[in-house]
Amino acid sequence: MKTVHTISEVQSAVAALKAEGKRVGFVPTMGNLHDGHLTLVAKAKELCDVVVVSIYVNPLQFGPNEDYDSYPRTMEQDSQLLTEHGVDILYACQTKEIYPEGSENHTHVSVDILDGMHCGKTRPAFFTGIATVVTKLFNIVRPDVAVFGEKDFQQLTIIRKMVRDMRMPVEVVGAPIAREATGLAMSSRNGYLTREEREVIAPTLHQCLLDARKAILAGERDYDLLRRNAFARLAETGFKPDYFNISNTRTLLPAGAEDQSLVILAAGYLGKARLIDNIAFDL
Ligand SMILES: Nc1ncnc2c1ncn2[C@@H]1O[C@H](COP(=O)(O)OP(=O)(O)OP(=O)(O)O)[C@@H](O)[C@H]1O
Ligand SMILES: CC(C)(CO)[C@@H](O)C(=O)[O-]
Ligand code: BAL
Repeated sequence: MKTVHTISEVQSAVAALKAEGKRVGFVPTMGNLHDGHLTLVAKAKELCDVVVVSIYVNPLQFGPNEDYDSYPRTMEQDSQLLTEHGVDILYACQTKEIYPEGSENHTHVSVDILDGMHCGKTRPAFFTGIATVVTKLFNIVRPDVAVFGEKDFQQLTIIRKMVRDMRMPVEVVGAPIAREATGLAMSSRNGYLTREEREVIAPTLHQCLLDARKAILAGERDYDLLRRNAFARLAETGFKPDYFNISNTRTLLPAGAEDQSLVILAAGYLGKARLIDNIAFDL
């Protein structure tokens, strides 16, 4: 695996591969890699000839009281994992090149219509930070295909719309959520949890999604009742619930009885972590 740190290095490495007729897959990450990330790498390898992974803890998507400083940075371990999994290029981005005049002075990209709900309500600058850095990474790497996880369902929906609206020349592919044996969605932030939080309490988030889906498939249409029940159960288990929303899969707006394609999106605080999860299904 070739590791590069600068825009010009990654651009010339990708250009050389494209000149050989290779189809380039791209997996943007914030590092501290786990099996969830590796399923995205496997998907990119399946669809493309070569795979580029970026690692960058993007300051623009963190709020002032969030975990930007403490976010786990494990470059050496990540680099070894990516080598073992057959990645061709690791692009370790540098803030001085991504935001040369400071992140606040950079042009911002936002997908307003999908932004002010779910995670965007609690983290107001979050999706603008993501859309901005993903646009920039696409322009730098110029992949044929980019793979994102369905765990960040709202992020994936926003990126798909941005690419469609702006006619960005990249195919966006989603990869299913990788879970621990308990059902907990894998996440770098699971590392903030104590053993008891991780093994006993955290899986309740996924359990609440499964139970709400079961009730809906059995005919329940009082979505507000399901939301209140999940909030109560999460709070009782030790979470501070953030949201539990039953939405239309495409618009992410609250689902009505007529909606056939649903996604239940949930987030909650547990100990030092904020965890998210979702489940999408058709009626
Ligand atoms: N469990 C998972 N299953 C599938 N994809 C995942 C999973 N976890 C993360 N991803 C995807 O990996 C990509 C990079 O995500 P990121 O580096 O932020 O990891 P993360 O574990 O989600 O971190 P965090 O805990 O900060 O949310 C994103 O497209 C994200 O959706
Ligand atoms: C897409 C992304 C790499 C942009 O910083 C990040 O939001 C993530 O890791 O999901
Ligand atoms: N996986 C989404 C990135 C974040 O929470 O900042």
